[in-house]
Amino acid sequence: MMAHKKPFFYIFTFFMLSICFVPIFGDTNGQILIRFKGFLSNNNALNNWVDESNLCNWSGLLCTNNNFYGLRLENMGLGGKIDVDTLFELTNLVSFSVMNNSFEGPMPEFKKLVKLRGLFLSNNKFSGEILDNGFEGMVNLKRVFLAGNEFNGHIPFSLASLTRLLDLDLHDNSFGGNIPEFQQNVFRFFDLSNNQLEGQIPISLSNEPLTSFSGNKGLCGKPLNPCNISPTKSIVHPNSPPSTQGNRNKHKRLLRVLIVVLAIVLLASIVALLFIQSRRRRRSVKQLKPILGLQQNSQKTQSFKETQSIDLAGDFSKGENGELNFVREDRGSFDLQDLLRASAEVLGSGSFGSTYKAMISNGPIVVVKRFRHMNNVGKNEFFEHMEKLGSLKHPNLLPLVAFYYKKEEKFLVYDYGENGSLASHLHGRNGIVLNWSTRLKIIKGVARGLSHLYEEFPKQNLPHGHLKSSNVILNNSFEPLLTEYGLIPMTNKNHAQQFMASYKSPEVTHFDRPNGKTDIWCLGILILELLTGKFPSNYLRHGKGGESSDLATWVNTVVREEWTGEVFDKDIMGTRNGEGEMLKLLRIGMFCCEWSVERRLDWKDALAKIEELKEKDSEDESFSYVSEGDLYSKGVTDDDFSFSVVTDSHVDKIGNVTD
Ligand SMILES: Nc1ncnc2c1ncn2[C@@H]1O[C@H](COP(=O)(O)OP(=O)(O)OP(=O)(O)O)[C@@H](O)[C@H]1O
Repeated sequence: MMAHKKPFFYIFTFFMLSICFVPIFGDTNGQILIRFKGFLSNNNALNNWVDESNLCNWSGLLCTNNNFYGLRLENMGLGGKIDVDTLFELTNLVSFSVMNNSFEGPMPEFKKLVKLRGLFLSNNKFSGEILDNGFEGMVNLKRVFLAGNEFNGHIPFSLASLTRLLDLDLHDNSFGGNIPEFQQNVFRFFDLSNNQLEGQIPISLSNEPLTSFSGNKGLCGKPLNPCNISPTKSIVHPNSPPSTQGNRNKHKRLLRVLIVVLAIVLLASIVALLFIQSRRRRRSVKQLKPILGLQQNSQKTQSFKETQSIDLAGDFSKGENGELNFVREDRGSFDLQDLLRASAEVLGSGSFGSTYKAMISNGPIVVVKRFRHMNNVGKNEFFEHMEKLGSLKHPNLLPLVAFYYKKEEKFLVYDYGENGSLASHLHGRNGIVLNWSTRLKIIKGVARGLSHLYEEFPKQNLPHGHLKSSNVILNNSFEPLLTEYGLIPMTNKNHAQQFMASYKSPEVTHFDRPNGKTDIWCLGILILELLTGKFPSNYLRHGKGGESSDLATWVNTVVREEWTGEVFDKDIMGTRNGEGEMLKLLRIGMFCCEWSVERRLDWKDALAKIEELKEKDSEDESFSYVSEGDLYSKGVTDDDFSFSVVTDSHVDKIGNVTD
């Protein structure tokens, strides 16, 4: 009788012992981490990995509510071995980052860590091919950052097969071959630039920005140039199964169709070219009309040169065509004729019309901006308003120099800013990287300029009305100068509703109720744009409506998740000792983008908070990239400055959740 009860007794005893003495059978997180550290070289930055009772204070550990969930071992000079088997024992590990260190060799076998949601290996010296199954089974992965390494071979299929992938950064590697079809094709961040990829970009990725693919000599197809289909060059992925006879026939048929299409396109292009040329010959006389809308004098006019240079000369000054009115006393060095004779080039074309840079001989360089959609105001009102704008003097407002009035359209003459617009630096890849200190200087200047407008137009709801990065001009020392301010009262409402930045705020988009804090919404979007480097999609001119909440929503989503550090533009991400201040600015930006107008900062508070920012964190403020919890608790000492992100109810109301 006793004998057959024995096995039950042993199993029971074993079970009880296992419960009571867990540490005998499994190490604690602290012990596992210390073992993990033992594999790392140059690990002095982890010297405080000692007292286990204080685990969440260890360098590089990410915790929420005192529970460990991730490692952020960035910028620590680490090398050696990343022992994945040890990491595997950390059952709560969902985020792993060793960005900006000195790890080398092949990518470790992270696929064992199936719970990982974020894997960040950028800016090390990892090299070699990643096996096709390198990410197999990692069904939770949302963010993969492998940029700035020496990976080669093709992009692994298991990576392309991840269904939850949101951010993928592979730029600055040597990945080759074709881009595989990605399962997930709506990315929040996607960058394959500067690799050796070739062939056609899959159609599912054609909406990604052009810059995501630049620096890959062999790539073609939307958004890059169309592919030249050559019969000898396959655009099929090299790892696709070998073609069957049926496939080959299909390709032949496709090729034939393509050749016919190409021939038609070629023929159409030749006809179009001939047509354009014949029009150009006629247009050489008309060119001035689109610029200044005046009667042309065929003898004096010239056509666009290839460089888009243009001669402004014409009979502009004829009485019936109006005259140039100077609004600043300190600008008497040129007259209308000088301006008309100046050689000019097109800077761009905005929602109102084109903008030209005019180089007056023996005079200044000025910018002439054409304004249509201002024909609902009377002449006197327009003149008075221009006088007022011309009288504004502030180091962060681009001076209005003169204006030209015609009923149908107006031209405003501004000073020229040597460094173009903030937008061109943030999104144009012109080679100049704006570091944190420059960005801070810019946002401080923007806030000061905007505040001056609030002071000068105390009764107006929208003293700027069109604050966005292309209307922040940078002078030779990158001091920002606001332009296109104070134009709302002159602008036809319908046009303003469609195109002007302030009309993209939630209160105007949904309730048509601009208020004294609406320009602050635009300031908030500008701050988020400056910090994230992301282009707010409402800037695109795709017709009526369109909110500017996309960027604010995205930032909120990222903050709501654990990886606040990812929010920052990669060009300022490596900033040392400034992260705390960057985070403070992020908070200010989010606070300016409060949907609830009551909770949104007003201009005085926004200015005061921005003025307090410093380039470097103060010494007593230790900081590492933070979780949402940290965002609430760190970096800001003023308790009154309580912070709230866009709430779910706000988001639901608009139905605009991005994640
Ligand atoms: N004063 C200036 N100095 C130097 N560059 C300028 C100046 N004003 C405008 N630009 C450049 O000209 C480009 C075109 O300006 P424009 O105002 O026509 O377009 P926009 O700002 O994109 O649109 P919008 O008409 O909605 O303001 C800008 O992106 C900017 O780079």
